[in-house]
Amino acid sequence: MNKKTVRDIDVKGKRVFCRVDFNVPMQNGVVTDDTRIRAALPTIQYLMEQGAKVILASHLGRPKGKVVEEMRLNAVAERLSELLGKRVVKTDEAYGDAAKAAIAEMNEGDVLLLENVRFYPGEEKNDPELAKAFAELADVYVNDAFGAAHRAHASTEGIAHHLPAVAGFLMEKEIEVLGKALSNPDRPFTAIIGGAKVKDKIGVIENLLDKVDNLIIGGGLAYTFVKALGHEIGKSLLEEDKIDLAKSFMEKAKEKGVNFYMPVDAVVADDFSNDANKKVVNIDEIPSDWEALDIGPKTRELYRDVILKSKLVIWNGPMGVFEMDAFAEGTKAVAQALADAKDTYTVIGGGDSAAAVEKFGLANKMDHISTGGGASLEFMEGKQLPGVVALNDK
Ligand SMILES: Nc1ncnc2c1ncn2[C@@H]1O[C@H](COP(=O)(O)OP(=O)(O)OP(=O)(O)O)[C@@H](O)[C@H]1O
Ligand SMILES: O=C(O)[C@H](O)COP(=O)(O)O
Repeated sequence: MNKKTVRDIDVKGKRVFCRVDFNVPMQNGVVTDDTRIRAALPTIQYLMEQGAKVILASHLGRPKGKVVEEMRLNAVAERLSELLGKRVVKTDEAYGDAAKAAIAEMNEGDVLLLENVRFYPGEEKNDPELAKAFAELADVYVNDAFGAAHRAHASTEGIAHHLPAVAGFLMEKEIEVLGKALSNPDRPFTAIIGGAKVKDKIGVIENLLDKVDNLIIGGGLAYTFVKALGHEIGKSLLEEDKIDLAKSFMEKAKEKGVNFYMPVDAVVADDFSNDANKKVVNIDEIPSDWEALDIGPKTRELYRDVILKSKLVIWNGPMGVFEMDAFAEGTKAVAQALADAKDTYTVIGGGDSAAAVEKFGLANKMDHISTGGGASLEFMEGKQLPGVVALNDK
Protein backbone atom coordinates (compact mmCIF):
# COMPACT_ATOMS: atom_id res chain seq x y z
CA MET A 1 0.00 0.00 0.00
CA ASN A 2 1.34 3.44 -0.89
CA LYS A 3 -0.24 5.09 2.15
CA LYS A 4 1.41 5.78 5.49
CA THR A 5 0.35 3.58 8.38
CA VAL A 6 0.53 3.82 12.17
CA ARG A 7 4.03 2.34 11.89
CA ASP A 8 5.25 5.43 10.06
CA ILE A 9 4.44 7.99 12.76
CA ASP A 10 5.31 8.67 16.37
CA VAL A 11 2.19 8.68 18.53
CA LYS A 12 3.69 8.72 22.04
CA GLY A 13 1.78 11.12 24.27
CA LYS A 14 -0.34 12.23 21.31
CA ARG A 15 -4.10 12.37 21.04
CA VAL A 16 -5.02 10.02 18.20
CA PHE A 17 -8.46 10.28 16.55
CA CYS A 18 -8.95 6.72 15.32
CA ARG A 19 -11.94 6.10 13.03
CA VAL A 20 -13.13 2.51 13.34
CA ASP A 21 -16.14 0.68 11.92
CA PHE A 22 -18.07 -0.47 14.97
CA ASN A 23 -21.28 -0.70 12.95
CA VAL A 24 -22.15 -4.02 14.59
CA PRO A 25 -25.43 -5.92 14.87
CA MET A 26 -27.24 -5.26 18.17
CA GLN A 27 -30.31 -6.71 19.78
CA ASN A 28 -31.95 -5.36 22.94
CA GLY A 29 -28.95 -3.18 23.66
CA VAL A 30 -26.41 -5.99 23.39
CA VAL A 31 -23.78 -6.50 20.68
CA THR A 32 -24.68 -9.79 18.95
CA ASP A 33 -21.60 -10.07 16.70
CA ASP A 34 -18.37 -8.39 17.79
CA THR A 35 -16.29 -9.38 14.72
CA ARG A 36 -15.73 -5.78 13.67
CA ILE A 37 -14.70 -4.74 17.20
CA ARG A 38 -12.19 -7.58 17.42
CA ALA A 39 -10.87 -6.74 13.96
CA ALA A 40 -9.88 -3.26 15.18
CA LEU A 41 -8.06 -4.50 18.30
CA PRO A 42 -4.56 -4.79 16.76
CA THR A 43 -4.54 -1.08 15.91
CA ILE A 44 -6.08 -0.01 19.22
CA GLN A 45 -3.67 -2.16 21.25
CA TYR A 46 -0.68 -0.96 19.24
CA LEU A 47 -1.64 2.69 19.85
CA MET A 48 -2.09 1.96 23.58
CA GLU A 49 1.30 0.26 23.79
CA GLN A 50 2.94 3.18 21.99
CA GLY A 51 1.58 5.54 24.67
CA ALA A 52 -1.05 7.29 22.59
CA LYS A 53 -4.32 8.67 23.96
CA VAL A 54 -6.70 6.67 21.82
CA ILE A 55 -9.90 8.51 20.84
CA LEU A 56 -12.17 6.15 18.90
CA ALA A 57 -14.97 7.27 16.59
CA SER A 58 -17.54 5.20 14.73
CA HIS A 59 -20.97 5.24 13.19
CA LEU A 60 -23.68 2.74 14.09
CA GLY A 61 -26.66 2.23 11.80
CA ARG A 62 -28.22 5.04 9.83
CA PRO A 63 -29.66 7.56 12.35
CA LYS A 64 -29.75 10.23 9.62
CA GLY A 65 -28.24 13.14 11.52
CA LYS A 66 -30.34 12.78 14.68
CA VAL A 67 -29.86 11.24 18.10
CA VAL A 68 -31.49 7.78 18.11
CA GLU A 69 -31.25 6.28 21.59
CA GLU A 70 -30.91 2.67 20.38
CA MET A 71 -27.97 3.71 18.23
CA ARG A 72 -25.82 5.04 21.04
CA LEU A 73 -22.43 3.36 21.33
CA ASN A 74 -22.64 2.51 25.07
CA ALA A 75 -22.97 -1.25 24.53
CA VAL A 76 -20.08 -1.15 22.07
CA ALA A 77 -17.91 0.61 24.68
CA GLU A 78 -18.81 -2.11 27.17
CA ARG A 79 -17.87 -4.91 24.78
CA LEU A 80 -14.65 -3.14 23.87
CA SER A 81 -13.77 -2.73 27.57
CA GLU A 82 -14.21 -6.49 28.04
CA LEU A 83 -12.05 -7.30 25.01
CA LEU A 84 -9.29 -4.88 26.05
CA GLY A 85 -9.49 -5.73 29.73
CA LYS A 86 -9.47 -2.02 30.45
CA ARG A 87 -12.16 0.56 31.07
CA VAL A 88 -13.12 2.51 27.96
CA VAL A 89 -14.56 5.94 28.69
CA LYS A 90 -17.61 6.71 26.56
CA THR A 91 -18.73 10.29 25.88
CA ASP A 92 -22.27 11.33 24.95
CA GLU A 93 -20.99 13.68 22.23
CA ALA A 94 -18.60 13.20 19.35
CA TYR A 95 -17.03 16.69 19.50
CA GLY A 96 -17.21 19.95 21.42
CA ASP A 97 -16.44 21.04 24.97
CA ALA A 98 -17.66 17.96 26.83
CA ALA A 99 -15.67 15.64 24.56
CA LYS A 100 -12.61 17.90 24.91
CA ALA A 101 -12.93 17.87 28.70
CA ALA A 102 -13.03 14.06 28.77
CA ILE A 103 -10.02 13.87 26.47
CA ALA A 104 -8.09 16.32 28.68
CA GLU A 105 -8.43 13.77 31.51
CA MET A 106 -6.82 10.96 29.48
CA ASN A 107 -3.45 9.43 30.29
CA GLU A 108 -1.13 7.75 27.83
CA GLY A 109 -2.54 4.33 26.85
CA ASP A 110 -6.12 5.28 27.74
CA VAL A 111 -9.01 4.60 25.37
CA LEU A 112 -12.10 6.74 24.88
CA LEU A 113 -15.06 6.15 22.58
CA LEU A 114 -16.96 9.13 21.17
CA GLU A 115 -20.71 9.01 20.50
CA ASN A 116 -22.10 7.82 17.14
CA VAL A 117 -20.76 10.28 14.55
CA ARG A 118 -23.92 9.92 12.44
CA PHE A 119 -25.97 11.69 15.13
CA TYR A 120 -24.74 14.89 13.42
CA PRO A 121 -26.08 15.91 10.00
CA GLY A 122 -22.62 17.14 8.99
CA GLU A 123 -21.08 13.66 9.12
CA GLU A 124 -22.63 12.20 5.98
CA LYS A 125 -22.52 15.58 4.23
CA ASN A 126 -18.78 15.71 4.86
CA ASP A 127 -19.30 19.17 6.35
CA PRO A 128 -15.89 20.91 6.61
CA GLU A 129 -16.92 22.55 9.91
CA LEU A 130 -17.66 19.18 11.50
CA ALA A 131 -14.43 17.74 10.09
CA LYS A 132 -12.57 20.65 11.73
CA ALA A 133 -14.40 20.10 15.02
CA PHE A 134 -13.34 16.43 15.01
CA ALA A 135 -9.77 17.44 14.14
CA GLU A 136 -9.66 19.84 17.11
CA LEU A 137 -9.89 16.85 19.43
CA ALA A 138 -6.62 15.29 18.30
CA ASP A 139 -3.04 15.60 17.00
CA VAL A 140 -3.11 12.66 14.60
CA TYR A 141 -5.76 10.86 12.52
CA VAL A 142 -5.79 7.10 12.01
CA ASN A 143 -8.35 5.46 9.73
CA ASP A 144 -8.96 1.79 10.49
CA ALA A 145 -12.57 1.78 9.28
CA PHE A 146 -12.26 -0.20 6.06
CA GLY A 147 -16.00 -0.97 6.19
CA ALA A 148 -16.76 2.74 5.84
CA ALA A 149 -13.87 3.67 3.51
CA HIS A 150 -16.23 3.96 0.52
CA ARG A 151 -18.00 6.84 2.27
CA ALA A 152 -16.62 10.38 1.96
CA HIS A 153 -17.87 11.55 5.36
CA ALA A 154 -16.49 14.06 7.87
CA SER A 155 -14.91 11.39 10.10
CA THR A 156 -13.68 9.18 7.22
CA GLU A 157 -12.48 11.78 4.71
CA GLY A 158 -12.89 15.43 5.76
CA ILE A 159 -10.85 15.16 8.95
CA ALA A 160 -7.87 13.71 7.03
CA HIS A 161 -7.27 17.15 5.50
CA HIS A 162 -6.62 18.71 8.90
CA LEU A 163 -4.25 16.27 10.63
CA PRO A 164 -1.41 13.92 9.77
CA ALA A 165 -3.50 11.01 8.42
CA VAL A 166 -2.47 7.36 8.31
CA ALA A 167 -4.01 3.90 7.98
CA GLY A 168 -4.49 1.39 10.79
CA PHE A 169 -3.55 -2.30 10.53
CA LEU A 170 -7.02 -3.51 9.53
CA MET A 171 -7.26 -0.95 6.75
CA GLU A 172 -3.78 -1.91 5.60
CA LYS A 173 -4.55 -5.63 5.58
CA GLU A 174 -7.85 -5.28 3.72
CA ILE A 175 -6.31 -3.08 1.02
CA GLU A 176 -3.30 -5.35 0.66
CA VAL A 177 -5.25 -8.61 0.38
CA LEU A 178 -7.94 -7.29 -1.96
CA GLY A 179 -5.42 -5.15 -3.87
CA LYS A 180 -3.08 -8.07 -4.52
CA ALA A 181 -5.99 -10.22 -5.68
CA LEU A 182 -6.99 -7.63 -8.25
CA SER A 183 -3.56 -6.52 -9.44
CA ASN A 184 -1.38 -9.61 -9.19
CA PRO A 185 -3.52 -12.70 -8.53
CA ASP A 186 -2.27 -16.24 -8.16
CA ARG A 187 -3.86 -18.32 -10.93
CA PRO A 188 -6.22 -19.92 -11.64
CA PHE A 189 -8.16 -17.00 -10.14
CA THR A 190 -11.88 -17.61 -9.55
CA ALA A 191 -14.59 -15.16 -8.55
CA ILE A 192 -17.90 -16.39 -7.19
CA ILE A 193 -20.68 -13.84 -7.45
CA GLY A 194 -24.05 -14.45 -5.87
CA GLY A 195 -26.66 -12.47 -4.00
CA ALA A 196 -30.02 -11.11 -4.94
CA LYS A 197 -29.63 -8.66 -7.79
CA VAL A 198 -27.67 -8.29 -11.03
CA LYS A 199 -28.08 -4.51 -10.60
CA ASP A 200 -25.87 -4.54 -7.46
CA LYS A 201 -23.14 -6.63 -9.08
CA ILE A 202 -22.78 -5.03 -12.53
CA GLY A 203 -19.65 -3.07 -11.65
CA VAL A 204 -17.95 -5.97 -9.95
CA ILE A 205 -18.70 -8.46 -12.75
CA GLU A 206 -17.48 -5.95 -15.34
CA ASN A 207 -14.21 -5.35 -13.50
CA LEU A 208 -13.58 -9.00 -12.67
CA LEU A 209 -14.14 -10.17 -16.25
CA ASP A 210 -10.83 -8.47 -17.08
CA LYS A 211 -8.99 -10.28 -14.31
CA VAL A 212 -10.32 -13.74 -13.52
CA ASP A 213 -9.88 -17.14 -15.15
CA ASN A 214 -13.22 -18.45 -13.87
CA LEU A 215 -16.41 -16.57 -13.06
CA ILE A 216 -19.05 -18.48 -11.11
CA ILE A 217 -22.58 -17.11 -10.88
CA GLY A 218 -25.12 -18.14 -8.25
CA GLY A 219 -27.90 -16.77 -6.07
CA GLY A 220 -31.00 -14.92 -7.19
CA LEU A 221 -29.11 -12.98 -9.86
CA ALA A 222 -28.23 -16.18 -11.72
CA TYR A 223 -31.78 -16.55 -13.04
CA THR A 224 -31.59 -13.41 -15.15
CA PHE A 225 -28.61 -15.12 -16.84
CA VAL A 226 -30.57 -18.36 -17.18
CA LYS A 227 -33.39 -16.40 -18.82
CA ALA A 228 -30.86 -14.73 -21.11
CA LEU A 229 -29.93 -18.19 -22.35
CA GLY A 230 -33.56 -18.65 -23.36
CA HIS A 231 -34.77 -20.88 -20.53
CA GLU A 232 -37.97 -20.41 -18.58
CA ILE A 233 -37.34 -19.54 -14.93
CA GLY A 234 -40.85 -19.65 -13.47
CA LYS A 235 -41.23 -17.28 -10.54
CA SER A 236 -37.49 -17.02 -9.86
CA LEU A 237 -35.95 -13.57 -9.43
CA LEU A 238 -35.75 -11.77 -12.77
CA GLU A 239 -34.53 -8.34 -13.75
CA GLU A 240 -36.10 -8.00 -17.17
CA ASP A 241 -34.09 -4.88 -18.00
CA LYS A 242 -30.79 -6.67 -17.30
CA ILE A 243 -31.26 -9.60 -19.70
CA ASP A 244 -29.28 -7.92 -22.49
CA LEU A 245 -26.55 -6.99 -20.04
CA ALA A 246 -26.38 -10.61 -18.87
CA LYS A 247 -26.01 -11.70 -22.50
CA SER A 248 -23.22 -9.18 -23.05
CA PHE A 249 -21.38 -10.44 -19.95
CA MET A 250 -21.51 -13.99 -21.28
CA GLU A 251 -20.22 -12.83 -24.70
CA LYS A 252 -17.47 -10.77 -23.10
CA ALA A 253 -16.39 -13.77 -21.02
CA LYS A 254 -16.10 -15.84 -24.20
CA GLU A 255 -14.04 -13.15 -25.95
CA LYS A 256 -11.69 -12.89 -23.00
CA GLY A 257 -11.31 -16.62 -22.52
CA VAL A 258 -12.94 -16.50 -19.07
CA ASN A 259 -14.76 -19.71 -18.09
CA PHE A 260 -18.28 -18.62 -17.19
CA TYR A 261 -20.07 -21.03 -14.85
CA MET A 262 -23.82 -20.95 -14.29
CA PRO A 263 -26.17 -23.24 -12.38
CA VAL A 264 -26.97 -26.47 -14.25
CA ASP A 265 -29.68 -27.43 -11.77
CA ALA A 266 -31.67 -25.73 -9.02
CA VAL A 267 -33.75 -26.36 -5.93
CA VAL A 268 -37.17 -24.98 -6.74
CA ALA A 269 -39.98 -24.26 -4.28
CA ASP A 270 -43.71 -23.58 -4.61
CA ASP A 271 -43.50 -20.81 -2.02
CA PHE A 272 -40.90 -18.44 -0.57
CA SER A 273 -40.81 -20.19 2.80
CA ASN A 274 -38.74 -22.69 4.72
CA ASP A 275 -41.46 -25.33 4.66
CA ALA A 276 -42.52 -24.92 1.05
CA ASN A 277 -42.66 -28.00 -1.18
CA LYS A 278 -39.34 -28.27 -2.96
CA LYS A 279 -37.62 -30.38 -5.61
CA VAL A 280 -34.45 -30.46 -7.67
CA VAL A 281 -34.76 -29.78 -11.40
CA ASN A 282 -32.41 -29.24 -14.33
CA ILE A 283 -31.94 -25.58 -15.11
CA ASP A 284 -34.01 -25.77 -18.30
CA GLU A 285 -36.93 -27.43 -16.49
CA ILE A 286 -38.02 -24.86 -13.89
CA PRO A 287 -41.83 -25.21 -13.62
CA SER A 288 -43.75 -22.03 -14.42
CA ASP A 289 -45.28 -21.53 -10.95
CA TRP A 290 -42.18 -22.50 -8.91
CA GLU A 291 -39.13 -20.40 -7.99
CA ALA A 292 -35.47 -21.36 -7.79
CA LEU A 293 -34.17 -20.65 -4.31
CA ASP A 294 -30.87 -22.54 -4.30
CA ILE A 295 -28.34 -24.13 -6.64
CA GLY A 296 -28.80 -27.89 -7.09
CA PRO A 297 -26.46 -30.80 -6.23
CA LYS A 298 -24.88 -31.06 -9.72
CA THR A 299 -24.07 -27.35 -9.65
CA ARG A 300 -22.55 -27.70 -6.17
CA GLU A 301 -20.24 -30.46 -7.47
CA LEU A 302 -19.28 -28.43 -10.52
CA TYR A 303 -18.49 -25.32 -8.46
CA ARG A 304 -16.57 -27.37 -5.90
CA ASP A 305 -14.30 -28.78 -8.64
CA VAL A 306 -13.53 -25.31 -9.96
CA ILE A 307 -12.82 -24.03 -6.43
CA LEU A 308 -10.48 -26.92 -5.59
CA LYS A 309 -8.47 -26.30 -8.78
CA SER A 310 -8.06 -22.56 -8.09
CA LYS A 311 -5.15 -20.84 -6.40
CA LEU A 312 -7.20 -17.81 -5.43
CA VAL A 313 -10.95 -17.46 -4.91
CA ILE A 314 -12.94 -14.33 -4.08
CA TRP A 315 -16.52 -14.89 -3.00
CA ASN A 316 -19.28 -12.29 -2.76
CA GLY A 317 -22.95 -13.11 -2.30
CA PRO A 318 -24.80 -16.30 -1.25
CA MET A 319 -25.81 -19.05 -3.70
CA GLY A 320 -29.36 -19.27 -2.42
CA VAL A 321 -31.71 -18.10 0.32
CA PHE A 322 -29.26 -19.33 2.96
CA GLU A 323 -31.20 -17.70 5.80
CA MET A 324 -33.75 -20.54 5.39
CA ASP A 325 -32.27 -23.95 6.21
CA ALA A 326 -34.21 -25.53 3.35
CA PHE A 327 -32.26 -23.45 0.83
CA ALA A 328 -28.89 -23.12 2.59
CA GLU A 329 -27.21 -26.23 1.15
CA GLY A 330 -25.82 -24.59 -1.99
CA THR A 331 -24.21 -21.75 -0.05
CA LYS A 332 -22.95 -24.25 2.51
CA ALA A 333 -21.41 -26.44 -0.21
CA VAL A 334 -19.48 -23.48 -1.61
CA ALA A 335 -18.32 -22.49 1.89
CA GLN A 336 -17.26 -26.10 2.54
CA ALA A 337 -15.36 -26.32 -0.76
CA LEU A 338 -13.49 -23.13 0.17
CA ALA A 339 -12.71 -24.59 3.59
CA ASP A 340 -11.42 -27.83 1.99
CA ALA A 341 -9.30 -26.05 -0.63
CA LYS A 342 -6.03 -26.17 1.27
CA ASP A 343 -3.80 -24.76 -1.49
CA THR A 344 -6.22 -22.00 -2.34
CA TYR A 345 -6.14 -18.50 -0.89
CA THR A 346 -9.76 -17.77 0.00
CA VAL A 347 -11.18 -14.27 0.32
CA ILE A 348 -14.72 -13.61 1.52
CA GLY A 349 -15.97 -10.23 0.35
CA GLY A 350 -17.93 -9.31 3.46
CA GLY A 351 -21.68 -8.82 3.88
CA ASP A 352 -23.90 -11.86 3.50
CA SER A 353 -21.12 -14.24 2.43
CA ALA A 354 -19.26 -13.44 5.62
CA ALA A 355 -22.48 -14.03 7.60
CA ALA A 356 -22.90 -17.36 5.79
CA VAL A 357 -19.43 -18.72 6.61
CA GLU A 358 -20.00 -17.64 10.23
CA LYS A 359 -23.36 -19.42 10.29
CA PHE A 360 -21.77 -22.65 9.00
CA GLY A 361 -18.91 -22.47 11.53
CA LEU A 362 -16.32 -22.27 8.75
CA ALA A 363 -15.05 -18.72 9.29
CA ASN A 364 -11.74 -19.87 10.78
CA LYS A 365 -11.03 -21.93 7.64
CA MET A 366 -10.96 -18.88 5.37
CA ASP A 367 -7.78 -16.93 4.67
CA HIS A 368 -9.39 -13.50 4.72
CA ILE A 369 -12.90 -12.38 5.58
CA SER A 370 -13.36 -8.75 4.71
CA THR A 371 -15.00 -6.54 7.35
CA GLY A 372 -16.46 -4.42 4.54
CA GLY A 373 -19.66 -5.19 2.63
CA GLY A 374 -20.19 -2.15 0.40
CA ALA A 375 -16.53 -1.13 0.74
CA SER A 376 -15.16 -4.46 -0.51
CA LEU A 377 -17.68 -4.49 -3.34
CA GLU A 378 -16.63 -1.00 -4.46
CA PHE A 379 -12.99 -1.99 -4.16
CA MET A 380 -13.66 -5.05 -6.34
CA GLU A 381 -15.36 -2.77 -8.85
CA GLY A 382 -11.99 -1.05 -9.18
CA LYS A 383 -13.18 2.18 -7.55
CA GLN A 384 -10.98 4.39 -5.39
CA LEU A 385 -12.16 4.50 -1.78
CA PRO A 386 -12.30 8.12 -0.54
CA GLY A 387 -11.31 7.13 3.01
CA VAL A 388 -8.10 5.64 1.65
CA VAL A 389 -7.35 8.31 -0.97
CA ALA A 390 -7.42 11.02 1.75
CA LEU A 391 -4.60 9.41 3.77
CA ASN A 392 -0.98 10.63 3.51
CA ASP A 393 1.15 9.03 0.82
CA LYS A 394 4.30 7.16 1.82
N1 LIG B 1 -32.36 -17.74 -5.53
C1 LIG B 1 -32.64 -16.70 -4.74
N2 LIG B 1 -33.86 -16.16 -4.73
C2 LIG B 1 -34.15 -15.11 -3.91
N3 LIG B 1 -33.26 -14.55 -3.09
C3 LIG B 1 -32.03 -15.06 -3.05
C4 LIG B 1 -31.66 -16.15 -3.87
N4 LIG B 1 -30.37 -16.43 -3.62
C5 LIG B 1 -29.96 -15.57 -2.68
N5 LIG B 1 -30.94 -14.73 -2.33
C6 LIG B 1 -30.91 -13.68 -1.31
O1 LIG B 1 -29.97 -12.70 -1.61
C7 LIG B 1 -29.65 -12.02 -0.42
C8 LIG B 1 -28.25 -11.52 -0.48
O2 LIG B 1 -28.13 -10.67 -1.56
P1 LIG B 1 -27.17 -9.42 -1.54
O3 LIG B 1 -27.10 -8.94 -2.94
O4 LIG B 1 -27.58 -8.48 -0.47
O5 LIG B 1 -25.82 -10.19 -1.15
P2 LIG B 1 -24.44 -9.66 -0.66
O6 LIG B 1 -23.82 -8.88 -1.73
O7 LIG B 1 -23.68 -10.79 -0.11
O8 LIG B 1 -24.85 -8.76 0.54
P3 LIG B 1 -24.19 -7.46 1.14
O9 LIG B 1 -24.83 -6.34 0.36
O10 LIG B 1 -24.63 -7.53 2.56
O11 LIG B 1 -22.71 -7.55 0.94
C9 LIG B 1 -29.84 -13.00 0.70
O12 LIG B 1 -30.73 -12.45 1.63
C10 LIG B 1 -30.43 -14.23 0.02
O13 LIG B 1 -31.51 -14.78 0.72
O1 LIG C 1 -21.89 -1.93 7.40
C1 LIG C 1 -21.27 -1.34 6.51
O2 LIG C 1 -21.19 -1.78 5.33
C2 LIG C 1 -20.50 -0.11 6.86
O3 LIG C 1 -20.46 0.09 8.23
C3 LIG C 1 -21.05 1.10 6.14
O4 LIG C 1 -22.36 1.36 6.54
P1 LIG C 1 -23.33 2.23 5.62
O5 LIG C 1 -23.67 1.38 4.44
O6 LIG C 1 -24.50 2.58 6.48
O7 LIG C 1 -22.54 3.45 5.18
